[in-house]
Amino acid sequence: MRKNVIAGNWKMNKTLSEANQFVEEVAAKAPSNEQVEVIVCAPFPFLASLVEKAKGSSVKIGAQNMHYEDNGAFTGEVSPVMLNDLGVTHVVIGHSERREYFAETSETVNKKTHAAFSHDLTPIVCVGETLEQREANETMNHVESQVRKALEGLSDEQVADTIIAYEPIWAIGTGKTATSDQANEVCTHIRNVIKDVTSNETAEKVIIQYGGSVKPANVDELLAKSDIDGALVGGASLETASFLKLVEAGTK
Ligand SMILES: O=C[C@H](O)COP(=O)(O)O
Repeated sequence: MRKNVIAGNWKMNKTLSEANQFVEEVAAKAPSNEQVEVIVCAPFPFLASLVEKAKGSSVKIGAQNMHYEDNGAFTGEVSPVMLNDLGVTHVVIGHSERREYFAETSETVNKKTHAAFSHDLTPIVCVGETLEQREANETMNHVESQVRKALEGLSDEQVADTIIAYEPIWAIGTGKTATSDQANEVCTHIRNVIKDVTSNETAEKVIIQYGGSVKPANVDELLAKSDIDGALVGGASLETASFLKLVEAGTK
């Protein structure tokens, strides 16, 4: 049975002291349960401090983006070497906000996914369709092409260790959640694509999260679905109370 991975993505929110307080509390209260993995993806300036705060607990710290080069003249960027050196374990790659506002493409997502594995970071690769694409019945083709490109050139072992987050763009921060059936339908398609790229055995190991207005009120229904193995959470990850409820749901 696959575990549930509950990852908070704070986006551009919180101050350092708020961030520290949050992780201290979650580290103290999050259950040490093999069925759930807890990750907090925080802004770059907080990462070093949060890794310290999370030490000795089951909470892992992730970044929200990175460059694919190890170092060089890329003003303002952060490299996988730097993240790994800090003790960061996960990195969100290709979030729709990065694709929309910061020119992230499927090519750079693929380069970053390779770079993550080169530096012992687990990539959380985000895919998902716009409302226009859903209404034009293009969801499956669009998501399939994003998944295929993201995984290009990875070994089967690396694919098995990749986390995919299916996030329909129309459900992000809008309060509109995909129904659990809609979400699972796409997650099942993603797993079938991975089967085609690798093997049944590998695809069965891949964690596929759903993201988009996940909250305590809808998380149980989503996690109960056959191909949904956790959640990538924005808004509801900003308060410890709601985040801990999501984590608790992941233990079942
Ligand atoms: O990365 C998280 C997603 O963008 C979902 O955000 P949300 O839970 O605020 O809808």
